[in-house]
Amino acid sequence: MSAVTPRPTVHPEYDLEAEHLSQTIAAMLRQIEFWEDRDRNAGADLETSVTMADTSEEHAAMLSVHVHQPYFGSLKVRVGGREQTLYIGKHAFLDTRGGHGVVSWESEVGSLFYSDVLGWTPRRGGQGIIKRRRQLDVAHKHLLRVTDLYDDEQGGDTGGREEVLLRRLEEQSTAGMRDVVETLQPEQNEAMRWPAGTPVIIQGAAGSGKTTIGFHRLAWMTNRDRGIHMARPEACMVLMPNKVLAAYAARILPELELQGVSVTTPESWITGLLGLEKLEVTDRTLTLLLTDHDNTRRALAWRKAKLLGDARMLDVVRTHLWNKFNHALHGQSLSEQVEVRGREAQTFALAESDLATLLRDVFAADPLDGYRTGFKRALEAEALSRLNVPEAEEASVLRQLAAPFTTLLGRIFASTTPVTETRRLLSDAGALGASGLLTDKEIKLLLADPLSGIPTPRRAHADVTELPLMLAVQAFTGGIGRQDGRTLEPFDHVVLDEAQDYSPLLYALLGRATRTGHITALGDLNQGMHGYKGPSSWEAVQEQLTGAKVLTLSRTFRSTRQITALGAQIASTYNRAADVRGVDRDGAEVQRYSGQPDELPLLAQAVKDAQAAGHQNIAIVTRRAADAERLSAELREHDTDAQPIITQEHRYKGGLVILPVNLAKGLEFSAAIVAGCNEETYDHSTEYERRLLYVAASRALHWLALVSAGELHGLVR
Ligand SMILES: Nc1ncnc2c1ncn2[C@@H]1O[C@H](COP(=O)(O)OP(=O)(O)OP(=O)(O)O)[C@@H](O)[C@H]1O
Repeated sequence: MSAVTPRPTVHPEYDLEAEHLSQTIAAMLRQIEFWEDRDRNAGADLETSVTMADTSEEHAAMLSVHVHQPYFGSLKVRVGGREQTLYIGKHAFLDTRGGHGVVSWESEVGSLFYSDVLGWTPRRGGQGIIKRRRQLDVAHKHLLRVTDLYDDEQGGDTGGREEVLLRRLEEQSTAGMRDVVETLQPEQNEAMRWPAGTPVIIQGAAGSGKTTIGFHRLAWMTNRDRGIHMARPEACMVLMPNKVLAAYAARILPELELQGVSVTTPESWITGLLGLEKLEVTDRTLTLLLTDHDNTRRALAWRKAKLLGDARMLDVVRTHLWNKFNHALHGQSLSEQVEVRGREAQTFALAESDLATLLRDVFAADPLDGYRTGFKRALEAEALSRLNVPEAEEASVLRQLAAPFTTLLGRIFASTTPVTETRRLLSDAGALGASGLLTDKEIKLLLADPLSGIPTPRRAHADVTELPLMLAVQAFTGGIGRQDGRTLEPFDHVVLDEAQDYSPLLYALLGRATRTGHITALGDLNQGMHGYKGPSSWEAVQEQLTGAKVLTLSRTFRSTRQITALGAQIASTYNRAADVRGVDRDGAEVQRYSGQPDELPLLAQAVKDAQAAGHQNIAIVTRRAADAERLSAELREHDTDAQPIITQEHRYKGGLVILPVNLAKGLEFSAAIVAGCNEETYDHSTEYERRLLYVAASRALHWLALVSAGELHGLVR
């Protein structure tokens, strides 16, 4: 464990601050009592009283969570010659009776606590000057410590920000992602508050806080101060690479008051929209890249996967559907008798040419809820207008036309399901060429099948490289967005984690599913494991998200100096930008266990040593799920009970676990043990394998062990 921190000297203003804290707590409790007092919430009538009481109770419940820690910092400012101290907390509190209010961290003034600026222009005008920034560690209603971060009377920067950060980073890991509201760093603060309505791509090395900052940006977006850009939590979505990580990350939501956000994976979201939750999603390109030694075939598979995710495919799909629906219109017409009260029976008739015009208009309008619904709306509007139906009769007329309209819609749209239509398109040279967007060479590439040697599952399945195309068909025909009852709405805001693994086509579709400017993408092009699925550069993403800004987080926070250095050693073999700036935090040396015939006693010993060093959340990371399953059983013989996490349905609940590296990505533990840390397990000559070794070796906050029965991997020996 890290060196013992020296006992802090008591700050000269500790007593003053302790007094302020107890008065703030008293003021909050008074307010809560006031809200909870039903007699005071009596309105003019019963209904008003009930509404008032409900709202008050809600306020009381929201505030009571924060009484044990009303704030974590303060700002002394001078505005127009007047000095004032503002206390910054996770929840705003307006003290109507005294000077014990709290400003929310999400507010504009709250931002000044995190940044390095020394002056600002308050909304009311004039000039504001920052005199002091002060961290106040409070827990269980008790003031633990006062640390000045900046104080113009002490000559400016005190180095306190780094001190507070280091203390926080030395804490043990937990079973979920944590908020960093108290120690947001200036660069992170800026990324988090990049103007609402602008899409951002946050690029940062492993452990730079991308995922954490993405959630904080979402919380900031849901604050009322965002005005027209405010997002409702229940109308937001976060996409994470796997379900284990999604559940781990979702634990941050209550702390950030983000109840109702949907945190899922792209595959679950897409198959859910297609109504095919049971569809098995394969990644056969990856299997081929890892198992096939034929370089020509590998290159072909890579190029084909890239092309399937090319943004031009959106218009290839659109043109294909346009031709298909127009073809289906041939010979179709409509002629129906309609009764309108008080009139003679009328005929509503549409010739094939009328239908074609309507279809053209629908394609031009490109409705969010899809062409089928759009065409139905167009038919209904045409009927009401041609028959000149009075408003009171509209419902009756539409009821009479419902059945013939459904039949007609069926004839035009019914045979188009996303899965079959995508496969039909991908096997038809003519259809692929119809848009004129693809070259002959590209069409040939799409028709080739480099994956034919890779087995497919028996169950209904789709490959991850086909999914965006299927989603495109769905978007055009059935619509795309957030299901709200029976209607589709755009998401208020969407956050994407591991954004380097999303194809440009998927970006184009997500852009369609979300309010303009409301995508936050978090990623690291250097950590890409699946280049064949992702964009070649952030520019390719910017082309899909108009006005998107790329922001870079340059500092990493997760691990000790020793662990960060080991990771950099592995990453330097494939990544020219491996030279990242870490927080210089000292910790234990990396432990190495090797040179015995059997790995099991070595693993058991490593677990014991990690526990003896004071760690509880410990992970043994294996290369494959099958290794984790086997070792978990065998380790019991060695008195070591490691909970296996081997499928996406398992959840990480803390303690000692054993899991494969693909499910460990994004998770972090106080201590990590890399099992099978040798070249038979992680092939030295394969870049993908070295990247996996990096992921495994970068999961620990404080303590890392490398274990191999034989010799350790050359990169870490
Ligand atoms: N400002 C901060 N104060 C304290 N801890 C921080 C801060 N920023 C990041 N961290 C911590 O650093 C660790 C890494 O954060 P996070 O997982 O969000 O990084 P990431 O960039 O998404 O990493 P990866 O690319 O590996 O998924 C977490 O433990 C997080 O709490």
